[in-house]
Amino acid sequence: MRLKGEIHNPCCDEEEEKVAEENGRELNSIVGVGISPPTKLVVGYALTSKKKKSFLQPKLLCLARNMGIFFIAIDLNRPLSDQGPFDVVLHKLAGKEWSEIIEDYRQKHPEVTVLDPPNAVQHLHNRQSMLQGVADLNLFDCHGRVGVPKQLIVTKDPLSIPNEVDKAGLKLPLVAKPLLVDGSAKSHELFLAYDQCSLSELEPPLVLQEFVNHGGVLFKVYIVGEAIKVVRRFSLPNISKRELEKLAGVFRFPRVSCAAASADDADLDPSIAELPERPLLENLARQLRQRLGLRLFNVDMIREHGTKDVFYVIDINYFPGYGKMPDYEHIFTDFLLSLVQSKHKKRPAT
Ligand SMILES: Nc1ncnc2c1ncn2[C@@H]1O[C@H](COP(=O)(O)OP(=O)(O)OP(=O)(O)O)[C@@H](O)[C@H]1O
Ligand SMILES: O=P(O)(O)O[C@H]1[C@H](OP(=O)(O)O)[C@@H](OP(=O)(O)O)[C@@H](O)[C@@H](O)[C@@H]1OP(=O)(O)O
Ligand SMILES: [Mg+2]
Ligand SMILES: [Mg+2]
Repeated sequence: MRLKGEIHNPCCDEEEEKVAEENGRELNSIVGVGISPPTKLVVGYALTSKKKKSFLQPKLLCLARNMGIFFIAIDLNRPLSDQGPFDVVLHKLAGKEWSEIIEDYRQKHPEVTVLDPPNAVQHLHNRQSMLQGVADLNLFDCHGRVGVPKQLIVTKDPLSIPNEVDKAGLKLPLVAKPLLVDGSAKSHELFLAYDQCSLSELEPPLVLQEFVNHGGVLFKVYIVGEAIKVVRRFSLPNISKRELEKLAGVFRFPRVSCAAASADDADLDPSIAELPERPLLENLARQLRQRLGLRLFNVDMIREHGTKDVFYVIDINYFPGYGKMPDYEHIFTDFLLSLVQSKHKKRPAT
């Protein structure tokens, strides 16, 4: 699936922006000289500069280009419909204005695959709707149980939190997470609360979630269309009863599991490190894909310490840090190509 003769192997150590721009120029010149369109795939992207840097790495751009996939930056200062034509639009930008633009484009251009539909993405911007329904998934396949930690949503009056927590029967310690996830650093500012009184120091709107001991290892399950990749990351250590009795207050904690350092090669207790069984992950991914209407996301899963197969989903992220996923460039290019193939299959034969 190569662009006939016109594209030579790019220099892979080029700055990714330059490669992307060059891709654009080269594509225009091919179209310009009227060569019959080979199998090519044009992917318009609207990403933050942070995401561009982590995702559009030269190794992805090189591989993609060799396969006839071109990444073209969407110009946010020009109407989207005047740009392209695109086969696929890849986006992750914050704000209502962008959501409206992309939804309008999606409706006017049903021939373009928009990854992913903004209303589906929106669902993950609230930590309550994000996990809604996860506990109801049909995972009765005896490879494990998947639930959500017991949680409470607090939208106002911090002084009432201790009482609300008591009424809801939530057990300490609790993880306090901002209810809304908008990509800002603030929405990733998490706290551990060790005693009930201190809970009134927190700032709603919040989700208060029971802390589940999981041996300090978390499973990040990356989903790219039909593909699934699971990695281990370091996470918060267990909190013992004794520790809980000794400690009081609310403490902010760092984004430990987001660090690029993988726990895959660490010397870990096998009962903690053992990955969830493949059929369980496949079942979970398939059902979440359908339920959420998303193709690009990851799921943070923990195993309850001392159990073999009791898992909790604690977080779901749209278009996560794929740059940290091993082999992401092959997985992603295969996924993009599969989109064209399935489109061709759907077209009636002429
Ligand atoms: N209920 C819980 N029990 C135990 N640890 C938890 C729980 N919830 C969160 N954590 C720990 O806190 C980390 C951050 O929580 P979470 O993933 O919900 O936040 P986030 O800001 O959405 O993170 P991300 O950077 O993955 O988007 C987790 O990776 C895990 O280490
Ligand atoms: O920064 P990274 O590339 O690592 O990606 C992180 C991503 O940030 P970005 O989309 O701004 O890049 C985060 O998105 P927002 O919630 O902040 O929107 C969230 O999805 C994290 O879970 C990702 O880390 P991962 O969990 O995959 O390790
Ligand atoms: Mg997370
Ligand atoms: Mg998250």
